Amino acid sequence: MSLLAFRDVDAYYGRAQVLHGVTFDIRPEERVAILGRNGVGKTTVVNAFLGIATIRRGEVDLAGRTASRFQHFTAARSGIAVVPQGRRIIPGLSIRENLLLGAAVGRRGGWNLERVFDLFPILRERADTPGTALSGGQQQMLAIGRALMANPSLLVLDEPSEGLAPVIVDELAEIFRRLAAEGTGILLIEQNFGLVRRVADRYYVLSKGTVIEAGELAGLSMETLKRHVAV
Ligand SMILES: Nc1ncnc2c1ncn2[C@@H]1O[C@H](COP(=O)(O)OP(=O)(O)OP(=O)(O)O)[C@@H](O)[C@H]1O
Repeated sequence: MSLLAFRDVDAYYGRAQVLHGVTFDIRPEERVAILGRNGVGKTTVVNAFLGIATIRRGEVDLAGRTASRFQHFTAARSGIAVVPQGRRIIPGLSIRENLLLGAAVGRRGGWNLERVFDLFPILRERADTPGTALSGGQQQMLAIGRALMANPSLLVLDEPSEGLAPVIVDELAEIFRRLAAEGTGILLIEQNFGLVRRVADRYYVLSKGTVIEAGELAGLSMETLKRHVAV
């Protein structure tokens, strides 16, 4: 069974086609990266299973079930939690409230406020302050904590390193490795190879809305890296 699988998916915004026959799959406890430069369609992969982009051809499996219509909560109910690009911390809500929002759309399981606070102690210290008052790195931790509150089998991270200092990216890499070691599948969408290298085992390269290469990370060539990823 796949946690998430695309088979030959074409996805559109209105009449504009962005994904062209995209196929990939992620099995339980895998750590997979989707690599590619700006504008190649990485976020559209996420938008396709969140129901934001429209799928006109192909199929998507969520937790082993083929779905054709997506609502924003379909993925969360299937055990897939997304940490969106730009974090999307809800303004006007405290850190605690942002976290509870994650639980509202998810499944029951081992993650709760206390466990997220143990993972990110800064969130406990500042639980009642607005989420948007945090630094960029702390907001990323809040976005990850919020996703974990949904008790996912697969955590989808859309450019989590964007705009963060290298020392914070190092911290995130450790966190992702820890979560993966505890059995959470990871889909890391990135152009920062430093993070990918430390987290993923397998990769897909996306270019102009198409998967042009896939394989084990250990076999990724320098040429592919230079052309499609920032090193
Ligand atoms: N909501 C939308 N409506 C219309 N077009 C969109 C929308 N979102 C993205 N696009 C277009 O789809 C294409 C792919 O964008 P996407 O965000 O998937 O790329 P990306 O690889 O994630 O890039 P980035 O790293 O810059 O986020 C771009 O040409 C973009 O302008």
